[in-house]
Amino acid sequence: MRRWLPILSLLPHAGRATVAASALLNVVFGLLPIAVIWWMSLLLATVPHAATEGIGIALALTVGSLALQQLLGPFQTALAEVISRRIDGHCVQLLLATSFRDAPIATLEQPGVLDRLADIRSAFDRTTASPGDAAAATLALLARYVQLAGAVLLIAVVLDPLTALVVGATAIVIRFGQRGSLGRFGAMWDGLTANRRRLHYVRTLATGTDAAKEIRVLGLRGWLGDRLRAENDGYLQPFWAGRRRLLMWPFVGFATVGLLGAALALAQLARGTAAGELSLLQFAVAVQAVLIPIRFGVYFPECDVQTQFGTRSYTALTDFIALAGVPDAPPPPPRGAADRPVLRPSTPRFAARRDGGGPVGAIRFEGVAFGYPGGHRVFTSLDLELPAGRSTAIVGLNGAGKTTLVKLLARFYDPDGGRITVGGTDLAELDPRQWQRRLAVIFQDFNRYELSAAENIGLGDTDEAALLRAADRAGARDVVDSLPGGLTTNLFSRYADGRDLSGGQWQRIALARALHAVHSGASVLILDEPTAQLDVRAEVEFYDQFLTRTEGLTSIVISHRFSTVRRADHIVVLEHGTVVERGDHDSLLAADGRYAEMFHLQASRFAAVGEVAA
Ligand SMILES: Nc1ncnc2c1ncn2[C@@H]1O[C@H](COP(=O)(O)OP(=O)(O)OP(=O)(O)O)[C@@H](O)[C@H]1O
Repeated sequence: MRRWLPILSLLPHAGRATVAASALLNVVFGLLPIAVIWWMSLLLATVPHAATEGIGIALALTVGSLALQQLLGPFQTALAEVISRRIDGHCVQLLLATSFRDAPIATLEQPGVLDRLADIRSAFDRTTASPGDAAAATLALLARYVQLAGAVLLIAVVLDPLTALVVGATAIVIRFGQRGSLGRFGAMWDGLTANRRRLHYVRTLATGTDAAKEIRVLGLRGWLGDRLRAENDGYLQPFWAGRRRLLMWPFVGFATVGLLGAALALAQLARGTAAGELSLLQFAVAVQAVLIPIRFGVYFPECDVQTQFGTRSYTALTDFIALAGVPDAPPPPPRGAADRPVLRPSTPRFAARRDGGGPVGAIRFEGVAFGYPGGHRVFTSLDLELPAGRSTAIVGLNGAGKTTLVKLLARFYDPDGGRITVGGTDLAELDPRQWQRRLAVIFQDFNRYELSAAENIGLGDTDEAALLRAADRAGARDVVDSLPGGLTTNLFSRYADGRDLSGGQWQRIALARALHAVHSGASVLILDEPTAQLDVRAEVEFYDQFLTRTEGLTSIVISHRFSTVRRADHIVVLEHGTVVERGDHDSLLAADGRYAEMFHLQASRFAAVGEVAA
């Protein structure tokens, strides 16, 4: 019941008239088999008396009831589909509302939350039952219960009330017993979510295109095949064992109870017939009616899986909403999926910045402490100043905490201790969304949207001149110009007329996105490894222009390339979460510390390569 009530509360989202029509149809569907039993029995009862007139009517009503059943079947299915689709649409909106309300990144990284999310996604991908399926199937259950009530009533009328009671009670006991088994099976299935998620991942790896190149070149087929078998066994063996334990043996037990109930009713029927207490009509009705409650204990293909797993999908959704810390708010209005021209006049992602921009003051990390949930401490007491209107480069070995620093600055996470201030204001006091709108960030693992070049740069902004200007500044203009449809070209060749870009070309597009954000009003530009995939000439060109074009802007560049770093106004060396050196390139070289050591190491490698080439 704990799972059913929320599902029932979803029904109004399918439209009251539709739900009422479906409920009515299901009641009719429950009554029709009872009518067939009655007319069919009447038909049989009239045969010995050769009452032709009676036969005609009974025959017509039997055939009519059967025909009505056939006729209404598609309507019942269609209404169930409409209900399911509407309710799922509502649930998708709830999911989107949760995601769009900025569930904390730390929450979205928790395995439990990811498991719940995987379950909801598989419901919406139709690999398991969805909340909408559960709601529609609940209405379909009406037909079954109406049919049971009708059959019990018939038995009570033609046989005797006690037998009807026994048969009805047997049916309910079996039914609830079976549902209980199915519930325990569902709980076991829930417990296998993590196994399922891993299996799904390995299966996608083996059959998808993302890892196809590495699998071929590195000869990973054998390893991947073994891994897939292991994951399959890890999921399917407990699944099958659970199914046998929770479904098969209880079914045998309940079937025995059902047979006993049926045997009792049939014995009563035989006794009544032998004693001459029953007419042919009564006999025919009773024989058929007894079968309905007996069959009631059996699995219902149109309801059981749908209700069992659909209710669980909805619980996964509500759990996700609760875990993501977002209230169950009214969803945003649905939007048509069809209206997606390549340069659509939608809300530009950066539009709000045009008014809301302006410089920010110096950014200060004051005794900042931070560790990822379940991980080690990245910062214990970080003190750092990023001067306003200047460029700061951050260097350090892998894992020093450079990206984490940016994540804290972008308020994806909050520090466990200390504070970050912007122009003297504690970042914690600012609305994260408002603050994030002041930032233009390109992460190391920036997104490659399977969309047009324009959308990859402007994310909804259709101002073509501004997009081309951003492409120009990022050195991406030649990339855009080489595309067959210019800005409107889809940047994935897996779409018709799409084109694939090289890693460096993608990086330039991502840079154009950041510079477009700056043009649209962002005040802090953060580039995490912005030139890692650029060739040497593109890197030189980018930096030649970068400093003049971002003059007066607070910019932060994280890079392992010293050719990139050396041009910054201010360089910070981070080691094990602390600033070990700071200054400009020349002063840091003169200090002959960590920076100088790393710089010379890289320079000597280039020199060595140069000697080899020479
Ligand atoms: N989401 C996360 N959950 C747990 N630990 C993390 C997470 N992201 C990073 N870490 C850990 O935090 C530490 C700092 O990582 P960070 O990505 O900030 O380093 P970095 O200096 O940017 O390294 P790189 O130069 O390799 O990009 C590392 O030890 C890393 O393993």
